[in-house]
Amino acid sequence: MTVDATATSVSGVNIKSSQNRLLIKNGRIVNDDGIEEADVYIEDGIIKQVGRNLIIPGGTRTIDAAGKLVMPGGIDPHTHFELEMMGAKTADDFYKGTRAAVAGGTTTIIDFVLPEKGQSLLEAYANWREKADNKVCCDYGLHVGVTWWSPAVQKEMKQLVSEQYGVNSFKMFMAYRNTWMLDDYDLYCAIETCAELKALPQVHAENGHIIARNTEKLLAAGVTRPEGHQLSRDEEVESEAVNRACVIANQANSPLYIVHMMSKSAVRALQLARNKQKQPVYGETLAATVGTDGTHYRNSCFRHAAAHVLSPPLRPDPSTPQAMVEALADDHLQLIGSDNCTFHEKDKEIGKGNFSKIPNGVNGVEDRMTILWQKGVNTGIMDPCRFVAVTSSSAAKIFNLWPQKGRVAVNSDADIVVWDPRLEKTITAASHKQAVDFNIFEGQHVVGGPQYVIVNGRVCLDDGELRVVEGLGKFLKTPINSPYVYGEQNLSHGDHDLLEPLSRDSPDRVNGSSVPT
Ligand SMILES: C[C@@H](CNC(N)=O)C(=O)O
Ligand SMILES: [Zn+2]
Ligand SMILES: [Zn+2]
Ligand SMILES: [Zn+2]
Repeated sequence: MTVDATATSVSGVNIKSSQNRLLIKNGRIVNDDGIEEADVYIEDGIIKQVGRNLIIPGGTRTIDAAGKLVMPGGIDPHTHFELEMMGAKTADDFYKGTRAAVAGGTTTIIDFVLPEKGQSLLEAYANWREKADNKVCCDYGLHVGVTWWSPAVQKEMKQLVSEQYGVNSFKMFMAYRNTWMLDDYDLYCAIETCAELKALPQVHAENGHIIARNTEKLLAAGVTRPEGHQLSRDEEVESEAVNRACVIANQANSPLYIVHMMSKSAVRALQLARNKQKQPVYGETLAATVGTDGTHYRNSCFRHAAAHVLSPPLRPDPSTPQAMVEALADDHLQLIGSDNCTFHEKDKEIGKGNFSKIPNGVNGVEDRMTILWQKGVNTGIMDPCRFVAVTSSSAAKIFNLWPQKGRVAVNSDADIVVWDPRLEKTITAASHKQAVDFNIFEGQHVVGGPQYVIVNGRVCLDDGELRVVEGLGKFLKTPINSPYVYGEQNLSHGDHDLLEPLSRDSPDRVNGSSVPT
């Protein structure tokens, strides 16, 4: 078990006992539905009191959060640690990846079990649990990929949504034609099965057949460098699939979650669908999409260009990053993940001479929150409450972890970020906590970041000092039938009014805060 040098002790018990009472004073609590000036008292990993003039037992550590924001720990619904794909293994494992997540203010991640075609989903699930359980520094959940279809797959999906396994979402690929892609018939069956199980279907929305033919033509024409990746799958190849997935979900009377939406065209297709579908459709974008763009594919340095290769690709349209931030602010997109799927230079070089062989994926798990704060809040495009929604609360609601996760409130887990809006840094690979040897946000100066990060009541980022403990995180079972997806009931929440479920017709947000101060 690896422990940061400055941790107080190696034995879990000592660490927990020395950390189990904590008071966060003088801060401004920011939840997705409001801001309040109040103190937070934590004991044994749970928020026990929120308010002023709290009665606190002796021996309680106090963090002074004056001038800072006290937010729910970030939830990253899209990571790939220790994934093997395209002949390589990701650089960030479950220890380094979750350590970097905590360093950036994220205290829950949801990773993807991706079975090979023909492989048992249960077997793949067991492999992922084996990889993650003893390494994670924060709590984690799992989505499961449906990368092939048969009655046996359907049967295993039914097992995976049981309390024993705790899975409530499945990802289907409309691209990766030779490895994970399903045709429309099988995709329809898989989405139908998700709806029957009250689980959430997710799709990777690109047209894999168009990509395959474009790739053949580009390579035949001698286009082999990373820009070929972007040329093989431009925006309409994504938005066509967004539309098709929404139609299939509508035919199946199913909700839908579209992962890593990368373009304005895709957002337009999603908006059309959200306005007419019988069931909710959710759109996710990425730190990469708001923090950089597709102009890097033409960089003369192969390492630089290849580092930006992910699917769907970053777009060359320079207005995309801000448009995606505005879409998040206006609830035309619902949340932001990282899709952290990092490969060292030696692995990206598998694609030297043939762009279609470059392992797909970028970094983002560490910088997701600071990048969005910089691009969204510092610019005035979104207010802090919406920032909390898209980086934490909405994922908690959609994946049915709310209000255990995604909220600073009594009885919620003590996963909390003390956010310093004046904390400045320049992002570099040399200084980031991730294992990977490149950072697509290299050189970006950001203002605003985590000063303290508390994971289940333990101070894991302590005034900038990283003090995570490998294996301290636990597996989170995500129950089916989320009230915010299947809408069977509104969860009342203590002293708050009935919370509106995340709904596809939530009024477009007018820029600026509609939050009671
Ligand atoms: C497998 C994974 C790879 N990352 C990426 N988006 O290129 C994904 O498609 O989400
Ligand atoms: Zn994908
Ligand atoms: Zn370079
Ligand atoms: Zn992914």
